[in-house]
Parts: sequence; C-alpha cells; structure tokens
Amino acid sequence: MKLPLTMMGGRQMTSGNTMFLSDMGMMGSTLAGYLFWWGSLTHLASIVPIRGFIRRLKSRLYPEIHITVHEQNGDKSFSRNELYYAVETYLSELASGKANNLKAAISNNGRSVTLALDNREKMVDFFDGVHLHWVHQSDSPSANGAAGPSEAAHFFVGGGGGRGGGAASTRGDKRYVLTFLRRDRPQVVGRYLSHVLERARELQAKSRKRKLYTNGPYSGAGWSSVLFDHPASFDTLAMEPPQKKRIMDDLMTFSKSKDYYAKIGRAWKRGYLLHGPPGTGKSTMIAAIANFLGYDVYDLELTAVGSNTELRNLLASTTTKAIVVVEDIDCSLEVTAARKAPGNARTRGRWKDAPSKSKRINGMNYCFSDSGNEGGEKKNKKSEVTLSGLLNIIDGLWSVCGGERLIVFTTNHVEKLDPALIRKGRMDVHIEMSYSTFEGFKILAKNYLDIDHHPLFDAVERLMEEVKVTPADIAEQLMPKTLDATPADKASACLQDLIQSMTKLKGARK
Ligand SMILES: Nc1ncnc2c1ncn2[C@@H]1O[C@H](COP(=O)(O)OP(=O)(O)OP(=O)(O)O)[C@@H](O)[C@H]1O
Repeated sequence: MKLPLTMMGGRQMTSGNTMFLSDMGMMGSTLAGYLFWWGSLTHLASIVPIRGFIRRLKSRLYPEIHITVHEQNGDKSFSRNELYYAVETYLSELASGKANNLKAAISNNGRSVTLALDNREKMVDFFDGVHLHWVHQSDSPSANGAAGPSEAAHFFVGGGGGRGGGAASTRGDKRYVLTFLRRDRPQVVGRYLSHVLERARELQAKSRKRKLYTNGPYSGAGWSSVLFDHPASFDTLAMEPPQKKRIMDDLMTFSKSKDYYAKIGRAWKRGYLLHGPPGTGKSTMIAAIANFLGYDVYDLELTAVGSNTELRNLLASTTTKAIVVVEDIDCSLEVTAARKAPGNARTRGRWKDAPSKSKRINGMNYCFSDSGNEGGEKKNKKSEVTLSGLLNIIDGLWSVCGGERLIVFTTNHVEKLDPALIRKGRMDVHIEMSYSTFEGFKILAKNYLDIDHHPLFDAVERLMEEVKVTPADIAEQLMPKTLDATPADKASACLQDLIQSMTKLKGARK
C-alpha cells in the first residue's frame, strides 16, 4: 500500500519516506499492523488538512518569495557559483552562535575550524527590520529529503533550475534557500544580498592566507613574498587598554567606511605613524593590525628603490587590503626637519650628532641619515627616491586606484621628522609606543606565564614607578628558561629575573 503523499508538514517527501510506508504494509496481517495503520491514518487525517489549510491561508495573507542559491551554476560547465560560497561564509558566522546542527571543517588557512549549516538546518537573520529565513538543502544520497518552498514566487541563482528540493535538481545538488515576505523584496534584493556578499568578503579576507611582501636587493624591481603568519594580536599587545580600544575602533571604522570616503571625495586610505623607543612594539603593532584587518603587508624598503618612478610602479602593484609599511622612516629618506632649515647649524648639528640607525635588509645594513648636502631635497647614496616623490605618490593617483590601504611609518625619532611628512591628512593617527606600564606588564605576564596575579607583582609595580623598561625587555625576562619546572616555579623564576634586571637598571641610573 502506497500513500500518495507529496507534501507532509511543509516538507517534500522523497522516495525514501514512501518506501518506508509501503514496507510497513507488509505487516498488515498482524493485529499490530492494523493498529499501526489505523493510528497513522487518523493522525494524518487530523493533521494534514489543517496544516495545508493554515499554510495556504498564511501564503495568501503573507505571500513569500524564495531565492535559491545553488552550489553550481546552471550552465553546462557546472562551474562554482561564488554566491553559494559567499552565503556559506556569511551563514557560518551567523550559525556558529545560533544553529543547532552544524557541519565542522578545517578552514582554508588550516588554522581554525569553520562551521556551516547542516542539511535542512534553518537560520533566521534580521536586517533593517526584515526577517529572513535561510535553509540549507542537499540532495546528497545521505540526505533524507529537503525542505522545499511551496506556493510562492521563486528565483534561482545558479543551479539546476528546478524548484528547490524538487525532482529537477541535480543529484547531489546543494543550495541555500532564502525566504522572505514579498513586501520586503526591495530591501532584500536592493541591500541585503549586497550586505551578505560584502560581509562574506570581509570574512574570507580574514581567513585567507596572507602574504608579507618585501622589496630589496634580491627581489629585482618588484616584490617578493612569503606567507605572513605572525601570531601577534591586539589581545597579546602590551598597551593601555583604552588606547588599544581607540586604535581598534579607528581601524574598524576605517575598514567599514568605503561609502563614506567615496561620499566625501577622499581616497580610501589612512596613515599611521608609530613612534617610540626601540623595543616598544611598533613592528608587533603592525602585525597585530594586519591580523585584525586581514590585510597583506608590504614592507617597503625605500633605500632599495632606485627612483621615484620605480617607487610608483612598486606601489601600483600592491593589492587592495594592504598595509604599506616604511620602518624607520628617518633612516630611509632625507626626511628630517633639518632639511627645512639648511643654514641652521644648530639644528643640523643636533640631528647629525644623533646616533644613526642602520636598517637591515635581507642581512645587509643600510643607513643614510647623514647623507647629502646642505639645503634642498637630497638624494641618498643608493636611492634617488625623494621625500616629495614619496609624498606625491602617496597623496596622488596611486592612492585612488583600488581599495583600502593603510600606510604606516615607524620611527624612533619623531621629533626629527619633517612636519610635511607627518601632518594630519597624511599621517592621520599618531601612536606613541612607550615604555611599559604596569597594565602592559600584566598583559605580558598573562601571555608568557599565564598568570593574572602573583605575590611578586607588587615588587614589579614599585620598580616600574622608578625605572623605564620596554615591553621587549620584560618579554625577554618572562620567557621560561627551562622546561623542567612546574608552571608556578617557572613563573616565580621569571618574575625574580625581571625584578633583578630592573633593580640593576635602577642602580645603573643612580
Ligand atoms: N607592546 C608590546 N606588546 C607585546 N610584545 C612586545 C611589545 N613590544 C615589544 N614586544 C616584544 O618585543 C619584541 C620586539 O618588539 P618590536 O620589534 O615590535 O619593537 P619595535 O618598537 O618595533 O622595535 P624597533 O624600533 O627596534 O624596530 C617583539 O617580538 C615582542 O615579543
């Protein structure tokens, strides 16, 4: 006996379900079999018409629209439908906090687990006051049928062209079906789908494998790259929490302000100047920013760039979502304030006497801080890149081609820089990286020793009021020196080392 059921409880029955019912008919000769059928029929008679009626009534009162996004495009090539993967990425973020049935897999970068909606799992989203219902459907042999939209307008994006879950779907087809009320169509088609795409791109950018590009003697006229896999994050950065939050808010606002920058007619770029003594975390901060925003890093070695034209070509070949970093800008170009005052011997003497800092490029040292003659814009020994060349390229056409870019300069001597280089609008955010505070020390203690409190913390705090230590100095002391000790013993030994080195420093400064 086969029951001519196609719809049941809003769910399309598959051959699997029908088979189950006819198999049960073989038990008809037994009393248990009759009782079973009688119970089932009574149940169906009471449920199916009511459900059907309610569904019809609901669709009259609140007509729905369904959009199906198939995994493969409907053309003969069965190419990937990128929108399907964008929806998957978008929903995986939404689902990880809400859905009950999730599929887990290793992410593209191999470092984390991604979660996606399991077959027939539903997800509700809320956007601009509109409720949106997503369901994942799969025709894989293991799937027990798929929830299919019924009496409503239906759109397909990619895919086999049949109604979601219907017989026309390709065997093994996977799709997401979006359902919403007809009255919300303008918002959904106009804005929601773009929002899904945009958010998915952000998430994909964050999880993709990013690169560190360098130019230098061994990369010819272009960039050479390696995988960027720096573990730094804002969580592990030793810095006063309010300052850290301000920076993170600024970065997040920047990365979400594409339309705003377009509206005010400015290139979508932002300049950061990180300044402070060596070992205060400037490079670490750049890595944390790159990880936070999911950007590639271009470590621009200006002294290895032959000319302004070469510099323009290098910058023109950077990708969108990039941080262009010029470390130790005071060593890379003739950019000191003294350039502005050629006849001022006192000024010139002051910066000339300052210890010059060499820059490492693939193991070679370069430093040009004492190069050039008095007056005018000078060229350093190896490079013909000039300050005005750099500024013209950064401010000029390069900055308006393509998407978001951060430009970061670092220096140990901010006071020496030409004001033109660091004025607001060029270097929008100036961040002083300074000696460690006690709050900063506690972040490092948590990172390195996994402790929030310790009886020796008081001694460290007292010493920090008297001597200046960089986070790099502290980090060095907090590195456990042996594996053969309990965590508690390691923590005590490291803190004692730190106290000892700070006490020595205090003695030396007296
Ligand atoms: N603020 C910080 N938070 C966490 N770790 C830090 C911090 N500052 C320094 N460190 C540690 O010290 C090491 C050196 O720091 P980093 O290279 O970032 O300093 P820097 O300011 O860029 O130095 P330089 O001016 O010499 O280039 C880092 O690898 C990191 O382990």
